Amino acid sequence: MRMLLIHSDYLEYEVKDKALKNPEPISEEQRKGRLDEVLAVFMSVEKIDETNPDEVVEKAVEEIKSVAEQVKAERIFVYPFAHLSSELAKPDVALKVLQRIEERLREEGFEVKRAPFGYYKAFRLSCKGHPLAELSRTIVPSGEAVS
Ligand SMILES: Nc1ncnc2c1ncn2[C@@H]1O[C@H](CO)[C@@H](NC(=O)[C@@H](N)CO)[C@H]1O
Repeated sequence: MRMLLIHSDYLEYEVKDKALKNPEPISEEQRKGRLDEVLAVFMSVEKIDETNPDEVVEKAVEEIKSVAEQVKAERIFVYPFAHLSSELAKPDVALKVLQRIEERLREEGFEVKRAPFGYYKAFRLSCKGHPLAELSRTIVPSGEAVS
């Protein structure tokens, strides 16, 4: 899994078109979303993650939690983003991993939103620009080499 973490004044998105034949079903309310004072986490779930999705979920939650604590962010935006890797996991696996990460972060006490999966989306982001505001992380299941 590849993550790009941006500590932001806000992140807002608007769903445009379908990017998959069968995108995640969403309500009218989910077509737009915004969080202020947020750690935005753009995530590409990778093929290698399919060998142990549960472990990748836990490692991702730990990494996100660690960064959120360092930048003192209480809100997290989980943003499916298929552009951080050329070795993407299948959509059904990727969606389950991202849904589980969202659930686990809520269990950890964060306010969490997740952008809809399988769509083209317009988005606006205001990066805070401090030294820890732009970070990337690569997570792989144990025993796998990072490519
Ligand atoms: N392995 C994967 N990891 C993360 N997201 C993934 C994925 N496979 C599919 N998606 C989702 O489907 C849209 C089309 O690839 C993706 N859409 C996007 O990435 C938007 N930024 C528009 O390009 C995403 O919602």
